[in-house]
Amino acid sequence: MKALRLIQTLANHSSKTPKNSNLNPTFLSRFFSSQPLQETPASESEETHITDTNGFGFDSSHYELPNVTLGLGLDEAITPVSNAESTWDEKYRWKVNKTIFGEEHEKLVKDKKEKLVKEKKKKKSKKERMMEQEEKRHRAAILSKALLEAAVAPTDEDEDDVEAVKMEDQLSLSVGIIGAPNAGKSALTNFMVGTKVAAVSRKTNTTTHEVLGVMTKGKTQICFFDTPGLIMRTNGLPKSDIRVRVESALSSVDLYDMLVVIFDVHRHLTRPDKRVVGLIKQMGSEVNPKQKRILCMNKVDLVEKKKDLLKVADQFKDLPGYEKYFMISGLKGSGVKDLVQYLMEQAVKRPWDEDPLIMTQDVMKNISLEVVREKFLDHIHQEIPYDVEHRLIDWKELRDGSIRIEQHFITDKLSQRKIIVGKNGSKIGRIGVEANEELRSIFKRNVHLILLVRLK
Ligand SMILES: Nc1nc2c(ncn2[C@@H]2O[C@H](COP(=O)(O)OP(=O)(O)OP(=O)(O)O)[C@@H](O)[C@H]2O)c(=O)[nH]1
Repeated sequence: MKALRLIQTLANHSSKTPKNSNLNPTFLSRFFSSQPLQETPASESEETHITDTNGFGFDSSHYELPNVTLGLGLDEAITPVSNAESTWDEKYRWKVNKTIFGEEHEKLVKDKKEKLVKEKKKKKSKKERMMEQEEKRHRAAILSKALLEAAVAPTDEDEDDVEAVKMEDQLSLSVGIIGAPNAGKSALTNFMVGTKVAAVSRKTNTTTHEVLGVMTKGKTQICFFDTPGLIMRTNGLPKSDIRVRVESALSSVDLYDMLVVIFDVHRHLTRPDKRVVGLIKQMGSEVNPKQKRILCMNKVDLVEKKKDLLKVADQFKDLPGYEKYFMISGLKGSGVKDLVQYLMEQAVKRPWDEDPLIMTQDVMKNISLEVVREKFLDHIHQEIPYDVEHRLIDWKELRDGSIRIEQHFITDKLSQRKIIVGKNGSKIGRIGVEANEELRSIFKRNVHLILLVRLK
C-alpha cells in the first residue's frame, strides 16, 4: 500500500513537474510502464538496466531505488520490493480474500493466525531456553570464580591455618548428601564450599560416589559426596532389581560419618514427591551407630507462608533416626551457617583426605574455561555468546611443566563465526592473548592456549 500511495503521489507530481525539474520523466515512465518501452538513447544511464532485448519488459529490481531521493518534498526514499514479497499489507489481503472466498477463507485466516501465535510462542521458548542456559553458565561461573579465589589466592588466615595444622591435629568429616534429582544437593554444596574450597575432584576411592566439594577451615576438613543410586526411575525395572540396587547403594553410604537427606520443601507442599517418603522409608529407622543422619528441608525461600513450613516440620518431626532438622535455602544461604556449624562440630580426629592447597586438574580445567569465557564476553557483544557452544577439547600437562589447553567455540552460523574470528583473526586473537596471560599468572606456569572457532 505504501508503495502504491507513493507511486500515486509521484504520478500526480509528474504531471505538475516543471520543465526544469531534476526529476527525470523517463525514470517515471519506466517505473510505471507495463507497455513496451521506447528506445532510449544509449547515453542515458538507465539504458543499461533494460533487460529485455526486444525492448519489452522491465526489471525494477535493477534500479537502485533505495538510494534515490526524489527531491519532491517527500521524506522517504523508495524502498524496493523484492519479487517474492507482497506489496500488500496482509490484513488488507485477508479482508479482500474473505469477501471474495467467504467462510473457507476465514478458516485459512484463523489457521494462519494460530500459526503466527505458535511461532511467537516458539520464539519465546527459545529465548527462555537461552536464558536458562545462561543462568546455568552464570552459576557455573560463580562457582569457578569462588574456586579460583580460594584455590589461587588463599588468604593469610588459610595459609596460617594449613601450616599450623599438624596431621595428628586434623579433624575430618565425610558427608553423603542424599536427595531426589533437583532437591538442591549441588547448590547447597556449592554454597558451603564455594568460598572455602581447596580442591574438588570428581572421584576419590569409590567409583559410584563423586566428591561434590571439599571445605577446609581451621583444623577441620569436610568432604561432601554425592550418593547416586538411592533414588532412581523404577519404571520398567523388576522389583528385585530395584531392591538389590538400593541395598547396594545403602550399604555404600554406610561409609560416611554423616548423611544429609535433603528434599525440596516447596515441591513437597505443592506436588509431594513420593520418592522422598519412599527414600526415608527405605533408609529405615535403624541407624548405623557410627553414623548420624540429619534432614534438610531445602528451598524455604520459595515458600511464601512460613506457617506452611511448620506444617512440614511437624510432619517429619517424629522420624526415627534423625539427629536434627534444618530449614535451609542452599541457593540463598539462609540457615546454611547453622548447618555448617553443626557439621564442623561433628568432625572426628582423622587426617584429611584432600590436600587443601593443591588445585586439582578439574578445578584448573574449570578455571581455564571460565577465564576464556570472560574474555569472550568482553569482546563479543549482543546475543552471540548465548548461541555459541564453548568446549574444552584437550588438556595436556607437558614434561616441561607447561599446559596445552585447546578450546573450541562452535556455532552453526557462518556470520557468527566471522564476527568471532574478526578481521584477519584479530578478535579471537585478542581473546586468546588476554586469556593466555591471565591463565599463566593463575597457574604460575607456561600456558599454550589454542582457541578454534568452527562450524557445527
Ligand atoms: N529457589 C531456590 N532454588 C534452589 C535452591 N536450591 C537449589 N535450587 C534450584 O533447584 C535446581 C536444582 O538444584 P541442584 O543443586 O542442581 O539440584 P541437585 O539435587 O544437585 O540436582 P541433580 O544434579 O539433578 O541431582 C536449580 O535450578 C537450583 O538453582 C534453593 O534453596 N532455593
